[in-house]
Amino acid sequence: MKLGELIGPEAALAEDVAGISITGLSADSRDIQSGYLFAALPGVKADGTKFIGEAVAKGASAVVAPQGTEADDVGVPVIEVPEPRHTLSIAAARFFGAQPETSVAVTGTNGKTSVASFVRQLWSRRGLNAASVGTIGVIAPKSTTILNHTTPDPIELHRILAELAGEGVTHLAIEASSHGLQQHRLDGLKLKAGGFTNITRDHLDYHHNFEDYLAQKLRLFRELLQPGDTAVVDIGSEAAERVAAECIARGLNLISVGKRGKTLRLLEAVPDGFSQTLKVLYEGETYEVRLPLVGDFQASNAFVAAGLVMATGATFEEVLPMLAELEGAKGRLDLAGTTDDGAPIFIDYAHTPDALAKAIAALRPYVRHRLLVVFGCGGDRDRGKRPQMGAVATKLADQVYVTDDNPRSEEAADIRRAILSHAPGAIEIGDRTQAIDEAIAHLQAGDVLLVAGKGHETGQIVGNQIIPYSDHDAVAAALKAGEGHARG
Ligand SMILES: CC(=O)N[C@H]1[C@@H](OP(=O)(O)OP(=O)(O)OC[C@H]2O[C@@H](n3ccc(=O)[nH]c3=O)[C@H](O)[C@@H]2O)O[C@H](CO)[C@@H](O)[C@@H]1O[C@H](C)C(=O)N[C@@H](C)C(=O)N[C@H](CCC(=O)O)C(=O)O
Repeated sequence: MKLGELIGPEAALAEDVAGISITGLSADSRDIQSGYLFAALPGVKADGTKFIGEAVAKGASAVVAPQGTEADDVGVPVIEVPEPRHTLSIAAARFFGAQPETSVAVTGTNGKTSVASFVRQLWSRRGLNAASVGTIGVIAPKSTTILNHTTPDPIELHRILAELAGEGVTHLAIEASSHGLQQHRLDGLKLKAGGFTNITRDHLDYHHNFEDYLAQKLRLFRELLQPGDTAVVDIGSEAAERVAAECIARGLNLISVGKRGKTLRLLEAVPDGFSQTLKVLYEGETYEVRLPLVGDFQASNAFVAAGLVMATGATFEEVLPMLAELEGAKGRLDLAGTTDDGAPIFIDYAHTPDALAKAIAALRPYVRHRLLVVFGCGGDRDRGKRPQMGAVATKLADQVYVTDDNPRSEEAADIRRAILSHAPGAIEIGDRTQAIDEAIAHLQAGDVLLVAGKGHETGQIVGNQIIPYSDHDAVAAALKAGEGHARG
């Protein structure tokens, strides 16, 4: 493909430069091959402009770099652009060409994975060829692929989208993480609608403060969606109201959902076994549906998903009965097994104070005796949430086990200490498998156990290594040892 076709309309290129043939794209000098376009990105750890020489030596035919880059005469054009990550995303979209015709993105601190999964399920039930992309990977009718990121880097994303389109996928639901939005990973994706679940404390290690974090989430509605597209907003907080107001001001169609939603209002959610009956107000009429999932927040997620499916052509009457068929996403308040005494064990990805509080609250109605929680916090991530999660867990649960999550480069004991500083009465067991064993061994009839933090993950990151590990396997092994029954 010619350089002019990839970035020409945005960057003013001389004719000879526009005519350069590009055989591939990369933002990593180590991956450059002959004929590639190298995107020199200023990053968190390194400055990509420092690798321009190396990229050219490896065969790059052209370089995209931030304005003001002082590149020596490297022998290939260095094209300066205001935002190289944006340019790279647009170039990746053009290079790989095809993408599903109808795409929607969902952002928010919690619930993205469930909403993307629900949207895919609802579309599939409508007979559409649908896929989802996010934390639990790429889930498509013909394949499932694990990803490193929630929102993949643009080159990987567009390779995936072209493959999906080639497999006949017409509908795509993607998770838009705040990192992904801030780093312009989705700038080349053609979106029809965007969903907003909620926003609470997270990633304050990366985003400077809450306003910055919210502003990155808002990029979806401020920049990626265009007037006439639809925003589906769960009106659950003052921040969500601001999102909704901005969407209207920008000329987006608004579907507001949730307890304070105007389009789909959740009047009541009555727990019913491991399901709940939802009462919904829509255009002045009250409807009921039995959602086979636990927790108020799953009702909110289901409504955001319903709104996104309505934004892409379904009627409310079509979508409503389909909510009764939804399956939970892996590791999202997932019933992993029960002990011989009937005490259920749930696995959830909750790794923020708010998500932990919501997961515990969702399980409370099922507790006749005690609620036990096993959790830890990740290393190299927002440290401020550690004591908060300790406080939330000990306030809301009856017995807390503080264990390791993904310590990454940090000392695991230091992370546990920070949690324990605000977790009076919590039991410390660093080894996660052992913590789960202990908690399960102490379960009695009427108890409920929540294992929080890792959800679907299949590895524990310690230092630079990923050690094979899964909460599902740990629970299954502990139940087997105690002769309980693992499910699913
Ligand atoms: C903190 C962060 O988000 N970093 C992302 C960022 O990397 P970076 O630009 O900071 O990388 P860097 O190491 O500083 O290097 C700068 C540039 O120099 C290049 N380089 C570097 C070395 C070299 O020898 N040659 C070379 O060309 C690098 O390829 C890069 O382009 O841009 C990269 C390209 O887009 C991302 O892959 C990378 O994600 C890292 C791996 C990551 O872990 N990100 C996480 C935090 C993330 O994005 N998480 C969210 C979900 C969060 C959640 O909701 O839980 C996600 O969407 O997954």
